[in-house]
Amino acid sequence: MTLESLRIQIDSIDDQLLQLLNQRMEVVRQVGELKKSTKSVIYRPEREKQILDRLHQASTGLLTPAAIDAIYLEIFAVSRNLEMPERVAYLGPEGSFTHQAAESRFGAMSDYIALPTIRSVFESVETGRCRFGVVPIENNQEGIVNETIDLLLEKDLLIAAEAQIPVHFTFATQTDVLSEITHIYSKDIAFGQCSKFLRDYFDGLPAQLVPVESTSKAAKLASQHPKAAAICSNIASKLFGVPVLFDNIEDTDLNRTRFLVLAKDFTNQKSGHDKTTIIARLPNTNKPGVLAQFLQEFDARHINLTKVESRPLREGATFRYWFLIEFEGHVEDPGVQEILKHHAADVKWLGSYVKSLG
Ligand SMILES: C=C(O[C@@H]1C=C(C(=O)O)C=C[C@H]1O)C(=O)O
Repeated sequence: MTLESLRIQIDSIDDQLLQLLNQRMEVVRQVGELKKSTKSVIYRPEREKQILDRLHQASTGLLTPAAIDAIYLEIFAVSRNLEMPERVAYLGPEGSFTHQAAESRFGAMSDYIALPTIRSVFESVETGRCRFGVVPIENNQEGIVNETIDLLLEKDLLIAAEAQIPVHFTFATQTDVLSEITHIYSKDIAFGQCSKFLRDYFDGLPAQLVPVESTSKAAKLASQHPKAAAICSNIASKLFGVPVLFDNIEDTDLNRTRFLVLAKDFTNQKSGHDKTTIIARLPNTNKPGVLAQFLQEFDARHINLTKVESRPLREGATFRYWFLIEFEGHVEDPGVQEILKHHAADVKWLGSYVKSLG
């Protein structure tokens, strides 16, 4: 076999793939028309999950499930844009971890806009300027993002999907002589999350740690100063063209951040691997046992709670709370229906969506 003859085979397979992809797009276009006539939603994460699961099972060749996901994510993104372009807002700047999370859901081909604050992402979806908004909700080392939780109570948005991504930091710089580096830029919490690396490589060296608003800003600064470095995401170092000297410099490789995809009106059909988020403003939470009794209702129906987060109600000079509660299951499950009916006045459903496995 010569290289040339192998490449002839590849070209012929690509022709077939292209033809099949165009055929797929023709069917997708028809789905789009059907959805328009019935005013149904374009993005159906539970259907995409079903397709991926089926393909993982069906695949007998060299492609791993992760490779299948990566390829199909872009096919889905192109398909959805063909049905109807839907703009996705995310907490910027470009190159942020939220950008990375948004791409992990919507692919590289979607129509994105980076917004400066979590509130502005909520508002862009609320006003209809964007169809979806991606914001961080929690990091497994740093805890919850209070601003996101509070806006879930304040605004009338729903959760369409979640994404979990591992947080890897890279050390990007134009020089490869560590003792020449004068400044290391990053976000303050990133310094904390890479403390072991900084100790091992920079103890006794002159580099100063300079906190800036975002890891993307850090990458930009490192691109402008030959003796500066940035601790940033991989996507940011690529975006600003700063060479990566070390990858995965975080203290723990278990560092993960969870993000929510917000939408104004959205319902997912049941996938069998769902999670539901609700807000509970229970009356008399200062009376003993009110929260415990409420949570007991989930236990009694064998519903597995995955999160109970309390936030101050900020009503006068009292210590009263509301709760963000997450559990396994879908809003259509009979047990969930019972609880929601029973507490119709105190509970707001925020969404049932496919559970992210990370
Ligand atoms: C084509 C559809 O719309 C979107 C695109 C999909 C696809 O490319 O297969 C799957 C689900 C939706 O997000 C559909 O709902 O079937």
